[in-house]
Amino acid sequence: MAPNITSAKAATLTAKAAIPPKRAYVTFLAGDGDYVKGVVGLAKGLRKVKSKYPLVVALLPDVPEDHRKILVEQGCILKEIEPVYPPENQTQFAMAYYVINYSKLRIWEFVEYSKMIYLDGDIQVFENIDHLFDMEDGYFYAVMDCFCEKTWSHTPQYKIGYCQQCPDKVHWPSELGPKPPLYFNAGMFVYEPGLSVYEDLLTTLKVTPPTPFAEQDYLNMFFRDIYRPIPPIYNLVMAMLWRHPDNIELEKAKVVHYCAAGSKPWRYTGKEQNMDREDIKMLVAKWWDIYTDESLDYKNVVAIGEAEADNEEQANLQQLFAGLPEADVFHHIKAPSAA
Ligand SMILES: O=c1ccn([C@@H]2O[C@H](COP(=O)(O)OP(=O)(O)O)[C@@H](O)[C@H]2O)c(=O)[nH]1
Ligand SMILES: OC[C@H]1O[C@H](O[C@@H]2[C@@H](O)[C@H](O)[C@@H](O)[C@H](O)[C@@H]2O)[C@H](O)[C@@H](O)[C@H]1O
Ligand SMILES: [Mn+2]
Repeated sequence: MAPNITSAKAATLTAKAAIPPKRAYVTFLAGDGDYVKGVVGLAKGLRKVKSKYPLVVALLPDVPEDHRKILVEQGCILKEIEPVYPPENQTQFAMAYYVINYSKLRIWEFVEYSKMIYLDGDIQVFENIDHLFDMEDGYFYAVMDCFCEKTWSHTPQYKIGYCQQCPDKVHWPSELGPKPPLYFNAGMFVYEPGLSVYEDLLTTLKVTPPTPFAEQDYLNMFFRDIYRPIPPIYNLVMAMLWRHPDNIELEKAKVVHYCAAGSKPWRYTGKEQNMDREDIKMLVAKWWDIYTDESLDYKNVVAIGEAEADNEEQANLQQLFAGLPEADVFHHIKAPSAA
């Protein structure tokens, strides 16, 4: 016996079925500093790899009007968010500014999207990764981080030289308790927005003491049971180049994360440790190639798209009329006979 679905509900179900689930990339921008250059570079990089999905920018109120205008002109979808602060605590964050990164948690409220890929503003996408949206729902996908940089010197794993990237090099001593669970870098992840998980994130944060890697630590704790590692080609954490070169193939990296100290391309000097490496210079130059490529500006891509559409329409019209008799074709079209 078919269920007794009212016509209104049937219409709704049909309507819902007809609307494909919305997907988008999302990044986070705070302050009036130079990270806006990172976001512009990201928007242009996604255009260069012909991603099918838009870039949403979650903005804190302190992002100035002129930066917002630049982002709109680059085709970004701006979404205002309010800051999220962790509970008061004496913790020392690995970087003092990490405290603002808890505001990233607001992106779980973007429920007009069924699935999103979060990318830090200091990330560039050099090859299309749209296929990641098709991974199985219900999991949190991200690339495993590395514990070998000095920024990790506060942790037991750093102190004993243990890193999940090479777990057999230094074994985790049983006297330190269970081995730490796999830990991801929160500069790139695939997730599904949802109001219940969003409320849970904010509620749980209120009773979770902050730790040095701020929201990255928190997200690792919160999503521990559904975290699925994806290959480092989807988020090349820069330190991997000198810490675990055997674990990566630079030429295959689709996404590069300029997170090592001194590697932000828009303020690169080459003076910090490791920043004089040839591979770093190449990656920074690749970022600038995109950032300075005016053909990737939204206004130019739209203009080219419109011109191509006009050309196509002209070609179609010419093809349509090509089959008709020569000259004055408009005056000799015979009206259909009455018979
Ligand atoms: O002043 C800032 C600092 C950070 N961010 C955003 O927060 C992200 C995380 O910070 P960052 O990438 O510097 O952390 P890292 O990956 O280097 O540890 C950045 O990529 C930006 O998207 C920002 O918009 N303004
Ligand atoms: O707020 C904490 C941040 O923690 C992470 O950055 C770290 C991490 O990658 C370490 O492994 C590196 O050693 C370090 O340089 C780098 O800053 C995320 O990239 C960033 O988005 C954000 O979550
Ligand atoms: Mn980053």
